[in-house]
Order: sequence, then C-alpha cells, then structure tokens
Amino acid sequence: MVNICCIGAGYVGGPTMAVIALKCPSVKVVVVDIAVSRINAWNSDQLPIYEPGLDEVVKQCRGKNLFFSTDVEKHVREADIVFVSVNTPTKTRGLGAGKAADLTYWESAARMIADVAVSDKIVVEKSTVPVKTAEAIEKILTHNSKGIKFQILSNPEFLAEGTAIQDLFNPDRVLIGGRETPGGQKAVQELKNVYAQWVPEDRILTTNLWSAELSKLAANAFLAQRISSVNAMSALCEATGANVSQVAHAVGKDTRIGPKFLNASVGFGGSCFQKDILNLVYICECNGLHEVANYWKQVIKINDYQKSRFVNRVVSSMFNTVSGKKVAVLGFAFKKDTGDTRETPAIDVCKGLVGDKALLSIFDPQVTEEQVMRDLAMRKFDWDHPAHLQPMSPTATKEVSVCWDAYEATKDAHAVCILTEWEEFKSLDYKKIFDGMRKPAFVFDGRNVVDVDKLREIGFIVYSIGKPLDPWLKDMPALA
Ligand SMILES: NC(=O)c1ccc[n+]([C@@H]2O[C@H](COP(=O)([O-])OP(=O)(O)OC[C@H]3O[C@@H](n4cnc5c(N)ncnc54)[C@H](O)[C@@H]3O)[C@@H](O)[C@H]2O)c1
Ligand SMILES: O=c1ccn([C@@H]2O[C@H](COP(=O)(O)OP(=O)(O)O[C@H]3O[C@H](CO)[C@@H](O)[C@H](O)[C@H]3O)[C@@H](O)[C@H]2O)c(=O)[nH]1
Repeated sequence: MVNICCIGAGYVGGPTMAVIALKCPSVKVVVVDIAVSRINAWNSDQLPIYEPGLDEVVKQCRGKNLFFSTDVEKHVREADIVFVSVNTPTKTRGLGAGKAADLTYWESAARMIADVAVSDKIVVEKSTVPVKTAEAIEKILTHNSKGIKFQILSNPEFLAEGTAIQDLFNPDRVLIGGRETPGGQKAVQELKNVYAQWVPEDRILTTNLWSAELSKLAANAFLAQRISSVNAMSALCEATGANVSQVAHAVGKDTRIGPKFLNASVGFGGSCFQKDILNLVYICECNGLHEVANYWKQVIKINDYQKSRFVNRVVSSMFNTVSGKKVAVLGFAFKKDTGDTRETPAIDVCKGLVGDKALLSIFDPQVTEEQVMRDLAMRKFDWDHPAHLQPMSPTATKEVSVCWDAYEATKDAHAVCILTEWEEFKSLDYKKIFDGMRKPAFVFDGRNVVDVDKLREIGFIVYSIGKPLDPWLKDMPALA
C-alpha cells in the first residue's frame, strides 16, 4: 500500500486528497494540518468548506483509506509521498512586499519533513509557488537529510472552487514536473501511477520542474487576462450601446478564442488570480523584464478599475449620493457555489459604498455574518504602495448588517447590488422585492444574472455590466 500524506487541509488539500482516496482504494491518504479546528471539522458532518459533491466523496472513504489528523510529524514520517498544500499568500512585509509569494509556511513544512523523515520520500509541490521554488526546497531537504533521499516534484493544482470535485474527477490535464535524472523520472512515474487510476494517460503531462511551476502561474494569468479583457470591453459597451454578452458571444465563436471565461463581471476575485499575477510580476521584475511585468500588472489594474467603476456607477446613478440610503447587497462570496470570500470583489465594492456613507444589508447563502464583518474590518493592502495600509474606518462595520434572506435584505432599500452570480438570484420574486423597496428602486447587476427587460417592466431602474444603459442612467454620466 502506498502511503500518502498531505500537509495542509484547505481548499486544495482536502478535496484533492479525498478524490485520490476515492479513486485509489489501495492508497492510504492522511491529510494533516496544524489548525485543530479545521481537522476537527474534516472529521465531523460539517466540513470546513462548502463544495458541491465533497460531502459524498468524504463520506465514502473517511475512516477507510482517508484520514484527517493534527499529528503532522507521525504521518509525514510514515509517508512515501508527501504533498505540500499549504497556503502561499502574497507577502505583506519586507522584501517584495505586495507582490512576492510568502513561502514561510512552505519552508517550515520542508524543514519539518527533513527533521522527521527516516525513509526516502517523494515531496510534491501542490501549492502554487514561484518558479524555481523546488530548487530552494531541495536545498533545505538535502542539507538536513541525514542521508535520506528526497525527490521533489511539481504537481500544481488547477481545480476551481465551486466545481472542485468535477474538476478533480475529470481534469483537463494533470501536470507533473520532475528532475530529468533517473531518480527524478522514477518519482514522476510513481506519481503518474496514482493519477492514472482515473485520469486518461494522454491527459497526464510530464515536464521539467520549472515548466510545471511556471505553467501554473501562466495559466492563472491567461485566465484572469481574459476576464480583464472582457471587463475592459464592458466599459466601452456601456459608452457605445453595444451589449457585452453579444460581443463576448461573437468573439468567443472564433475557435481560436473559444467561449469560456468571457463573462463580464464586477471583477474577478478569489485567493489565486491576483496573488499569482502579482507573483508573476515580481518574478519578471527580478529578472529585469520590466515590460513583461507591466503587461501583466495591467490585468490587475483593470480589475481594480472595474470594481471602482461599479461603485461610481451606483453612486452617480443615485443622485451622486448614497449617504444614509439602505443598499442591499446580494452575494458576498467571490463566485457562486462557494462560501469563500478571499479577495472577493464584494469587499472593495462594499467598502466603496460605505465610504460614501451607504447603509448596507448583505445577504449571501453561504457566507456567515462573522466572515462578512471580519472581511470588511480588515485593512486593505495597497499593492502599489505597500507601505500604506488603508484601514476601514473603525465605525464602518456599524453601517453594515447581514441578513439571512434576500427579501429581508432588500426591504426598504433604495438599491440592490448583485455581486455574486448565485442561481437563486435569477429566480427571486422581483415584483415582491420592488414593492418592498423605496422609489425610485435601482438594481445594479454586477454579474449579469437578472432579466433586464423584465425588471424594467416591473419598474426598476436597471444597470447591468456592459449592457446598453437604462434611459435614466444615460442622463446620469458615471463619475469614473
Ligand atoms: N483555493 C484554490 O482554489 C486553489 C487552487 C489551486 C491551487 N491553489 C494553491 O494551493 C495552495 C493552498 O491553497 P488553499 O486555498 O488550499 O489554502 P488554505 O489556506 O485553504 O489551506 C492551507 C492550509 O495549510 C495549513 N498549513 C499551513 N502551514 C502548515 C504547516 N506548516 N503544517 C501543517 N499545515 C499547515 C493551514 O493551516 C491551512 O489549513 C496555495 O498555494 C494556493 O495558491 C489553490
Ligand atoms: O468569465 C468569467 C469567469 C470567472 N470570473 C470570476 O473570476 C474569479 C475566479 O473564478 P474561477 O477561476 O472560476 O475560480 P477560482 O477558484 O479562483 O479558480 C482559479 O484559480 C485556481 C487557483 O489557482 C485555479 O486552480 C483555477 O484553474 C482557476 O480557474 C471569480 O470571481 C469569478 O466570478 C469572471 O468574472 N468571469
């Protein structure tokens, strides 16, 4: 029996290992973490993350060949293959602050592996890391190894939250990078054997270490770039009367471009895109490639512009002030089918509206009040000026309430802002919502989920990203 241990029981470690356990009954998988509450949750009926299909997978193998534990050292010692899936956030202090990846957690995991190992191991980079990280990890492991042999592999994860189980069951590709030595290639083959239990061979790509590490950053940069491209077009659509959905459809029909990832939105969020592009920008700068760095930086700048453009549109449409007005926010997670709020555009939009003294009532089917308040109270990091942390005013969270129902959130509101594309927001009783709101009643759809014509018939003034402007809004030029 192959023993796998995964360090880090988060959004990646948990679902990925659960699927490996399900698909490989002859492999024993233990997921370890230093966060006791997270491990307790993985061992309970209330898993620590919301992900469609995850509960069923965990239920089928937990206690058989899938285990969750806080005894990190014991399980690392017993493992043949150690996946490292710890968080690699953007550094907020010191050299490279605001861009470089913070590898503190990764380094401490590597040192611990070197300290406790008593047999040869394959160490797999599952976390997203800067290109060349494997070289540093190799040095840490071999300098402390007491003669034990380690092989480092890069096996970046491409799952998206909300569809993680589907993505893991049927990945576009699995990427494994290794040293081009006999030992390195043997390790690549061993990991390949695990995935080959359910992934067709032609979808398992093998490369050298640096290509695998860089491909992960490149893939996220390309994906985010598509969203910034369509979002940039959405501003031009609003200015010209074109419809961004029609433009995206027409553009995406070109098979060289393709139809996916062309939905205009209030901006991309999530824990990966911004972090990984900033990391890429930093690597380019370190290599003296300033033009390349600036090119990718622009993807983030357009994303920031899209969020502030949305806030400006709300304020300018409502007679240039939202002061003291109740604004309902539907959706706070960074996308549908997840409760994750990391880097969600809702944080910046809500802070922008509160900055203009709006009174917010927020509803998201998967995000707790505690989480919303924590996110809004957090200081915002200024990526361009890392020395300047912009705190939210300490009283600001008093202007925010969290509701458990869209109807309660919208009652007596002047406006509704839709910030996450939850399916249930498409089929709300908008007539009932309209009747309960102050007039004129506005809907600002940051995800293009509502039927604009139907809502206008009801009486709403509707703004939908990149769509021809409501006659009312045409007379109210945005301030951006
Ligand atoms: N979230 C995604 O959708 C996604 C997808 C692909 C890749 N990634 C990458 O995968 C990595 C993990 O992301 P995540 O979203 O799962 O992060 P996460 O914060 O949800 O989970 C990381 C876990 O690692 C644990 N940890 C940190 N240091 C540890 C240590 N020394 N020993 C034991 N446990 C430790 C933390 O307690 C935490 O529970 C990141 O590099 C991320 O960029 C994320
Ligand atoms: O057409 C689109 C598609 C996405 N988004 C937004 O983009 C963000 C990211 O969405 P998505 O990529 O679906 O979710 P993530 O979980 O962040 O997954 C991305 O980041 C992961 C972490 O690296 C990678 O593994 C995945 O392949 C990559 O898709 C979300 O705010 C979406 O609402 C849009 O605005 N328009």
